[in-house]
Amino acid sequence: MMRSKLMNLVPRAVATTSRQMSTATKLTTVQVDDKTGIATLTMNRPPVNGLNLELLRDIHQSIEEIEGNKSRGLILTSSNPTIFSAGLDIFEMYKPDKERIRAFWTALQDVWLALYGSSVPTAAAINGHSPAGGCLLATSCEYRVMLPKYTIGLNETKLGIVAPKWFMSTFESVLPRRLAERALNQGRMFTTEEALAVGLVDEVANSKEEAIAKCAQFIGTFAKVNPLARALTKQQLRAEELKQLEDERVQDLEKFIFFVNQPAVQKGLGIYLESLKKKATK
Ligand SMILES: CCCC/C=C\CC(=O)SCCNC(=O)CCNC(=O)[C@H](O)C(C)(C)COP(=O)(O)OP(=O)(O)OC[C@H]1O[C@@H](n2cnc3c(N)ncnc32)[C@H](O)[C@@H]1OP(=O)(O)O
Repeated sequence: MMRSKLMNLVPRAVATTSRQMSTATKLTTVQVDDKTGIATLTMNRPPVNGLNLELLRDIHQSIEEIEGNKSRGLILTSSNPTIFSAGLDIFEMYKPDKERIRAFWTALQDVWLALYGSSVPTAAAINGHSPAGGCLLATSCEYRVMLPKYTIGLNETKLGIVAPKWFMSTFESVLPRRLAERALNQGRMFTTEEALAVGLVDEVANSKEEAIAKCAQFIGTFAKVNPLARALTKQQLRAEELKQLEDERVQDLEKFIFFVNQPAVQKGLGIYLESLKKKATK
């Protein structure tokens, strides 16, 4: 999959303005800085950037667009001032529609394969809370800059659900194995400060603009590196995890469908949704 993307790695000419590649009618926007050639992909699904089928499809399309336009890098961020992404939209999994839930999980697989396997350098400007699926997106990138006083982590066990292997491998590609295992079992959410201390994020910034600038600086460190050599190196390092999901996509989908339809899982999701609603009315 990544091999075809490598064909796009021919350096592009740089100008001095920024242009909008996607329209605002979608749940994502892509803005390319023509000075740096770096694309910023912004998630925009109020209220919390819950990853539903439509948002996942738009994220996937935007990543493909960025790959195709020979951008020099991809920065993932959110238009919400306090939330990067609340993770998977629980309504997609609670009392699910039979057809839609298959499309939903397939779209999530597509996003992960495209982002984790992206041929361009990737960074996340985490400008708010980033639980579960939000953490998956951030850890799929090569670099993370987070704003203070938010939280990030894979909290699935707290919801009574189990993160699939590829969520765990992504987490483990950033954190030491022992720490990743403990955090996954605990469903631990890290504060920005804790995340920085353990290396779950690389830097802290005081504003979204600063976070984006730091991400751009990271991407800039590859300016003098041959893009094809960099992309092939990244591809080799990530090949095992990517191949595993590519080879087992159907089984992964069936496993998810079976799991999510278990009465105990549905009950747990219902209770969790109630607790979120109660929190909102307090
Ligand atoms: C086998 C399955 C494997 C699946 C793997 C991954 C699973 C996931 O990604 S599951 C999703 C896990 N996400 C969470 O646990 C986050 C839950 N949300 C929160 O903690 C907070 O909402 C958050 C910190 C993100 C934001 O807090 P606030 O700013 O205080 O907002 P509210 O809590 O008031 O939320 C506003 C509104 O949004 C609804 N909401 C929040 N998160 C979700 C979600 N993930 N899915 C669907 N809906 C969500 C929340 O209920 C509120 O709704 P209203 O009350 O109707 O306004």
